[in-house]
Amino acid sequence: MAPEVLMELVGVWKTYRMGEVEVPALKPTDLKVYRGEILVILGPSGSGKSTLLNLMGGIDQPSGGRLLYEGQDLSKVGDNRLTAYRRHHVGFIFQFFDLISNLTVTENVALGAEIAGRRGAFAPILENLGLAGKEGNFPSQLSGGEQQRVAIARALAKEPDLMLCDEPTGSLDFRTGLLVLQLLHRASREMGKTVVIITHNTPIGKMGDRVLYMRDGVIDRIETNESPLDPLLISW
Ligand SMILES: Nc1ncnc2c1ncn2[C@@H]1O[C@H](COP(=O)(O)OP(=O)(O)OP(=O)(O)O)[C@@H](O)[C@H]1O
Repeated sequence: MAPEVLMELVGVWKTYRMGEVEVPALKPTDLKVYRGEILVILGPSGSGKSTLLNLMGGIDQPSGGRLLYEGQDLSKVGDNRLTAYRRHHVGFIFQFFDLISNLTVTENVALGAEIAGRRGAFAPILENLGLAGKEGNFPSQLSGGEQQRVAIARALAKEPDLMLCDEPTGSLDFRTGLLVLQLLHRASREMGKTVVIITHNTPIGKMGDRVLYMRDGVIDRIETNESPLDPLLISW
């Protein structure tokens, strides 16, 4: 069966203006992202990885080109529709997380789910992330790694179709990073979620169905993994 296209970029480009200077962060780019796949994005610092991810997530608007999500052109919709897209379809996992300081762990995660209109139980998610027993803590009563895991739980509790992860293991120790990758792996394999991961850790590419290499604002190449690995079999 042919893979289903979830998102398609057609000639999408992004230039940032810094005073007089224009920075071509992403040159015209074509890309198809398939439903349920794990797509790992690698490339040197400044090559346009985050720009690409932010455009996919509707955090930023392209300077030109068409960005189709389930066939709908996001580059043409207004702010309200873009906010609705982010709210209902996208889960973001960033290295820097913004938990709400006067809400507990459970409340922060519940907020993520409620905003997206989800009512699923998230106790298993917290347990999976090693946060059982911390449900009533406020962010200031957690370590950095624990706060990162709460942010991940919040993204997972939304049950988004598309999970966009920028250095999801960046600030975590190896064991916790592995837990996160296992959850993302399961989200793809068991729940059919589409997972896009930016990383500087090349070995993480082995868990991807495809690995996309960025260079100077262009996609240098895309490699398909015939046998993507379970994160348990990867070390970095
Ligand atoms: N908001 C912005 N304003 C101006 N320039 C920007 C902005 N965001 C990114 N850039 C520039 O666009 C280029 C691509 O940046 P981007 O963050 O996409 O790279 P990256 O591959 O994700 O890098 P890193 O691995 O360091 O996170 C860089 O030259 C960067 O300086």
